[in-house]
Amino acid sequence: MIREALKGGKGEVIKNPKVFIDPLSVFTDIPFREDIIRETAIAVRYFVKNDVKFSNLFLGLTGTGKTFVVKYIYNEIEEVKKEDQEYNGLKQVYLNSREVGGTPQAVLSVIAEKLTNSFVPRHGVNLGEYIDKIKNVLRGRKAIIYLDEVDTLVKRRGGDIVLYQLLRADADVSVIMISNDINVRDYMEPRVLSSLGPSVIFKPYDAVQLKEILAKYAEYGLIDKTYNDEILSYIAAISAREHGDARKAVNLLFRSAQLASGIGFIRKEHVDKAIVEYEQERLFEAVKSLPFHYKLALRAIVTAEDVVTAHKIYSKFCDKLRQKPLSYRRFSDIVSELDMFGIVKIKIMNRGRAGGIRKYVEVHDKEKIMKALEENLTEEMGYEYDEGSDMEES
Ligand SMILES: Nc1ncnc2c1ncn2[C@@H]1O[C@H](COP(=O)(O)OP(=O)(O)OP(=O)(O)O)[C@@H](O)[C@H]1O
Repeated sequence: MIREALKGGKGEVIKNPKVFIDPLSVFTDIPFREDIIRETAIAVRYFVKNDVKFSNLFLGLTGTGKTFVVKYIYNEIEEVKKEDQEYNGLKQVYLNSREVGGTPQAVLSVIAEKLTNSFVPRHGVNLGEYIDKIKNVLRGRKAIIYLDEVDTLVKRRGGDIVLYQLLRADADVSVIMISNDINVRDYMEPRVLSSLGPSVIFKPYDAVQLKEILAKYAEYGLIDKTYNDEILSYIAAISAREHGDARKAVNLLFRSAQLASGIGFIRKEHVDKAIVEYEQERLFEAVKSLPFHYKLALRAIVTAEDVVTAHKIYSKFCDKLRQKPLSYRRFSDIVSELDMFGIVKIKIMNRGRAGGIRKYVEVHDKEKIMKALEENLTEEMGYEYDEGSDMEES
């Protein structure tokens, strides 16, 4: 059994897993994003050869190819550097604002660090000094800075001003910013907006486009005749339903192929199982990333039917954990947010004149949510949670 798996013989479906894990190592072009890539390439050329700085804001929902396109452009520029002298001195810095901490301090220090190739302290340096460091290292050189998930920076106090300083700095810097919050401009001051270049919109892929994208992954990554057109259409249709998320589509195809491994053909039931697994993981991730009181609120909601009762249970949890409970009003807001995230479902019911209006909460995946919560809350509260483990009785 294990030998078959080790050798990858009969019934194998996946030809090259790298296609799914590191698609940029395989893709030589990016379907449906050709126009954006061409226009950006022209802006880069004007910048490098004609000293025309640019700044762009790439906007689009999750999985629409923004980071993919940016990394593709980055890699292509590195290749052109080897062929075209004028690109020689060009520096490129890519960073994800959220991953580095999201604060103006963190973002600027990482940019300075990457440009200077030397350690730059994260604290105790004022923002202006970072800008100076960046200007100094770029004397006579040009740089393109890619700021992914820039919305996390912009929403921090002073975050948009940092952008302004960067864009206005007396240095040859061009910037490409990426955001999946399409309203990110609303968080910027007018002077910042006016120094910002145009927004480039990444439209969600439709089912036909997703199918074509999937066909590429299948062609590069799967063994011939282990899949058919219907399977690709099925995955594309499911992924287009939410908002044309290519990440989801590619992930579902890869999972389905793994489930079909040894069987030799991807069937609809593999895809259905892949969807369940995918949704479970997403739910788990969503619960995991909730702030502490949201988790406590969710834990209470799972055992209650309406928001008033849930708040009482939540307050008891807080007492046991020696935490100050949030007011009913704030709690109710949290429930609404959880509804927005798709974790719970609020139902307003009018119970006649005497009963008034009541806010009920439905939780579909109670067991899965409980499992995710238990792992998380135990981690966050350690001993205290054990002490309060009679939460069930409340
Ligand atoms: N046009 C495309 N062709 C091939 N694969 C694509 C395409 N667009 C997206 N993908 C796939 O989808 C994945 C997710 O895309 P990407 O990381 O660019 O999303 P994003 O728009 O940056 O979203 P997020 O804001 O959530 O990071 C990519 O890693 C790639 O596998």
